[in-house]
Amino acid sequence: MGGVTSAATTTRRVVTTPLGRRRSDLLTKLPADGALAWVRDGEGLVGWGEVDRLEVSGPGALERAAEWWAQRCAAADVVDPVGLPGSGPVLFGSVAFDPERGTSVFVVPAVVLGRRDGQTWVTVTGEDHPEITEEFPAQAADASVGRLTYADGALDPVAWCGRVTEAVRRISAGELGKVVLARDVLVTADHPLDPRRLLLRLAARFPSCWTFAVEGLLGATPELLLRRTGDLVESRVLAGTAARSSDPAADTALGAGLAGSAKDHAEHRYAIDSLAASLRPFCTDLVVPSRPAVLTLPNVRHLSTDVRGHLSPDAPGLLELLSAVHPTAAVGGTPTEAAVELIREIEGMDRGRYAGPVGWVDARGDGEFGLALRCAQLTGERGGAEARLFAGCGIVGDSDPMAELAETQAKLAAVQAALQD
Ligand SMILES: C=C(O[C@H]1C=CC=C(C(=O)O)[C@@H]1O)C(=O)O
Repeated sequence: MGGVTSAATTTRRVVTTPLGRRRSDLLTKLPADGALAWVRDGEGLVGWGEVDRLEVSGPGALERAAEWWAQRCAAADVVDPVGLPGSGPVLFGSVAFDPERGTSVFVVPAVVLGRRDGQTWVTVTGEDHPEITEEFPAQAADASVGRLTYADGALDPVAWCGRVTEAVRRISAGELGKVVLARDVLVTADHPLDPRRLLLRLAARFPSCWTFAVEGLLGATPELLLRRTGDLVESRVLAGTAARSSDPAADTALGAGLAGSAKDHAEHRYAIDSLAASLRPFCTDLVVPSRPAVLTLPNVRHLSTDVRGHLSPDAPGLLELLSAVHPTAAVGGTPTEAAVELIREIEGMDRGRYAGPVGWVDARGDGEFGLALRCAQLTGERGGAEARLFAGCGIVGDSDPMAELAETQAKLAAVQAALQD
């Protein structure tokens, strides 16, 4: 059994107040410390302050988190005239990729600012209610990080390519069909990295992605693992990637190449099949389009499939559903157990919460969790000036190590551009 750290359950007042149709940027309201965020195209949730925290690891981590959250919700004295997904009590979470190795973190913020369908609200938990009839002032984000210095993470690029070769060998030997291998790089800045600056830049450049922050893990992910709204469940599965080019003709050719690539479609199929197989038992219907679309982002394109279904009346809550579907073959591989074992054996690093579910759940059980991709983990080292960046790629039987390395570089570029002055 892994450790659980949390405060005792006490009855808390949770008051949501409508703020009308304000359009100011939610991310600008965050303080630098303890920033929590899940924002897409100007809507979503930001939170700060910490009323409760759960740290949990080992088998059954998400089930224990669900039980813990249910106890907190049952003990809450809630006033919520807004009644939308994300109003009332909210829990932010960032789940370890591998619960056998990592610790998942859940935080109940003291203040949550939310916006959905143009309506804005604030939810305050606890007794210290700030003046909530006023607009929250925008917080200043630090201007400059100065020079950035990059260093290899666990493996240098040559060693990482060697691991890809080893994975291809194992796949060719019939041990598994696909595995996702990731690498990390370390970045040190001259000045402390202000999370708000990174979040604002990511959100501006990637409006169609979900910009997230939980416990120093910050990013903009294009991949939605599960969204639950009542009995509706949705997922955006991504796998299969091509770089972009600044030359329009070359860029169009790269996009067409992805759409026609048998290797990328095979990678994508594994991811779709794993999500559908693990989600279907909980659904009365699940619609999986037969062909992926191409999702175009500023730095890469992906094969992308939007899956949609309805949950059975006896389906478990969102956190338990996450436990059932994670890791899909977008971040693990196929078969799941063999892939996770191979990742433990050859990847050479601890993923921490990279590639794990990240997002929020409310007291009704509605919520959204993406996969923590295209992200930086602020390490707290060197006075807050250091971070670890991550990127991974699906490896199949005909993967080329150098092409996979280039793919990690294209993915890393998202956060690297946002870090730069
Ligand atoms: C594992 C990552 O991406 C996943 C999501 C989209 C495309 C992927 C791919 O083409 O390999 C990966 O499965 C990452 O960005 O670190």
